[in-house]
Amino acid sequence: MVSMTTNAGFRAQARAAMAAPRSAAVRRSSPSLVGASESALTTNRKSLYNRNATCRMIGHVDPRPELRSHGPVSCRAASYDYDVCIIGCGVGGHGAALHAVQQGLKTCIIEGHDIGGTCVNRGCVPSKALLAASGRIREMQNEMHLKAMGIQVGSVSFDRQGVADHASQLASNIQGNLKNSLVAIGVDIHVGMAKFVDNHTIAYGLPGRVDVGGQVTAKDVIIATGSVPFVPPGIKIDGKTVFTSDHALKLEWIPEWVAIIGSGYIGLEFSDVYTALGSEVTFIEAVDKIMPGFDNEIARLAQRTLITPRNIDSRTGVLATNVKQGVPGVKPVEIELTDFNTKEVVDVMEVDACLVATGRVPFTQGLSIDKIGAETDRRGFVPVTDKMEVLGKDGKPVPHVYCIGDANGKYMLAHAASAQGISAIENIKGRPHVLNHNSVPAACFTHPEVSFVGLTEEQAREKAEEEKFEVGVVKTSFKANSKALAELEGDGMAKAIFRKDTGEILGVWIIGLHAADLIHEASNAVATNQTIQDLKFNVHAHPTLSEVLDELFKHAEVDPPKQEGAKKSPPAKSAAAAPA
Ligand SMILES: Cc1cc2nc3c(=O)[nH]c(=O)nc-3n(C[C@H](O)[C@H](O)[C@H](O)COP(=O)(O)OP(=O)(O)OC[C@H]3O[C@@H](n4cnc5c(N)ncnc54)[C@H](O)[C@@H]3O)c2cc1C
Ligand SMILES: NC(=O)c1ccc[n+]([C@@H]2O[C@H](COP(=O)([O-])OP(=O)(O)OC[C@H]3O[C@@H](n4cnc5c(N)ncnc54)[C@H](O)[C@@H]3O)[C@@H](O)[C@H]2O)c1
Repeated sequence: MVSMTTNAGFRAQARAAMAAPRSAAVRRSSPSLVGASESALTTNRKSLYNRNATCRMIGHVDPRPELRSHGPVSCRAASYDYDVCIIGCGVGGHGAALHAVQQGLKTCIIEGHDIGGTCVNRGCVPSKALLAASGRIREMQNEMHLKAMGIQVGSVSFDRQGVADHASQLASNIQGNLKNSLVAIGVDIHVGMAKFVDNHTIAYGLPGRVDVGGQVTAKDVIIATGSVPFVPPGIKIDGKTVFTSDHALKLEWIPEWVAIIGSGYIGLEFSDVYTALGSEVTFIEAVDKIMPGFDNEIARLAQRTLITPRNIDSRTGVLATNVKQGVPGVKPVEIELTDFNTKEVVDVMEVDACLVATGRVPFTQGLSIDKIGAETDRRGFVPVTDKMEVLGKDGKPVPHVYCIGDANGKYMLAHAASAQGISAIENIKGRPHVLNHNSVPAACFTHPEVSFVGLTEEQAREKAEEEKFEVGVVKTSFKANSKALAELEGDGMAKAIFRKDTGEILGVWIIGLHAADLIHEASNAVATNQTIQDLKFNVHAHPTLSEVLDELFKHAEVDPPKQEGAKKSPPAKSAAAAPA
């Protein structure tokens, strides 16, 4: 049955405030490339014209025989322009480049759009700026909270454009810093979309720009081409009434009622921003609960602090199957909802705007990885080994080609991308290295924040069932923490999940003030193979929020060692980000 949910809050005034839409397609073909190094471009045009049929050296011969002895696919000559060529200059490519130079490798980056990639320009950085500003507004509007500390404020107002400018200026500053940090250490930045000619040869250029482009050779190549928003079929983005995070970050208007499709990281963070700025939010989530990736208990608490008290409702177990854009001031956005299980259309909602936050897909098309004997999976991710080596169609690593960051889909986070970049360089240097993804922390920067490392309690119990061990769970509350109470921020908890027999930390979850900063004690412990017993002896300054974790670890009870005299049981499985 199809019913119609009418949007009472649909206002012509709000729509009229919208700025002109900007097409997502423009971004990919924009010739205005920040970070383009003219000298680098010149060098590479030369390299293109001077290159002969084998592999011509351009200003660099590696003196090490081991680096000259390979190259069966492309280069019979014994030298390359670079030791390492990195395709894509997001945080992954940047992290890899810094480590490569530190390891003495002559390095270049080829970037097709903008230095800094998603994180700096359309992701972490501008979103955190919006969250910082809107969080401050929320706090200053919370009269009860302030009054409890003896503070009174007059009416609080904000300037939408000012908030938007804070985000765009921050992105631009950090982009500049990133570019300077590469230039300062001698990384050549070439401009253009890159594609493989063979394992050691990369061609690059921009559509419609004969003056831009060239070809470089490198002993090793790292793919770091990142991702773009995933838009489900049936949804048409106009960048104005129906948009992705790429557009939402510009904060061109503040819709009165916004439907957010997807209650993952992007959905949650934008619900925090929009509700602080006065919007009403409706989540549309395919799974039968919102925040499906969270530990159940943390999700329940998040519901109590981040959802229930706010102007947010949700439709779960439904897919947004068709979204029709609105016409500003004339007609609302229409969203067709289909039951996830029965596949029947159950409702059509009308809202002012719709943010599509349904995940991201790798940006790997156009790379011609077939030229190196590899292919992407059906979603477009580049398959890799634990050492970030690209896997060929034959199931074996393709010599000298690595893939890091969102493009390989292992863990789509900025710091994971850059850690994978460092790991790839270690492997290139001949020091086998495997990054332990279980030690990579994650955080959702809502107010309050949610952070975690490792497994949910549910996942840990499943693992325990399979591997026959007992799970221990300890919890502490922010309500018992002096610093949190001084801030009147007692809503929050930390939870550790561990093996009772060994003390191995399986997962730690925190919801509460500065949870994103607090998680690192736990994630670093996992990375360095410390058990929960080891952490009990760490000392924390008083009064600090870090004592929430101190309390947590001190509460954990691990089985006594089975053998007389044994000091502690080692973790069941090596968890370190350590040599393979
Ligand atoms: C709204 C939002 C908020 C986010 N917030 C956070 C957060 O708070 N914390 C966090 O950890 N993560 C966050 N993320 C995720 C994070 O941005 C990504 O995980 C991260 O940017 C991935 O880095 P990357 O280097 O793999 O790819 P990208 O940053 O996507 O960079 C890839 C680069 O490669 C270039 N490129 C692509 N193809 C080619 C080619 N053929 N030739 C040359 N260049 C090419 C692209 O132009 C791009 O610049 C957020 C994402 C979004 C969308
Ligand atoms: N703080 C952070 O670290 C941060 C912030 C933002 C984004 N990110 C990264 O960006 C990536 C993308 O984030 P995201 O929130 O878009 O993805 P996500 O995968 O976290 O969440 C997407 C949600 O959309 C739902 N969904 C998918 N299709 C749907 C449909 N047709 N109808 C209804 N629901 C649907 C899914 O069930 C899921 O819950 C993530 O991988 C994340 O790692 C990280």
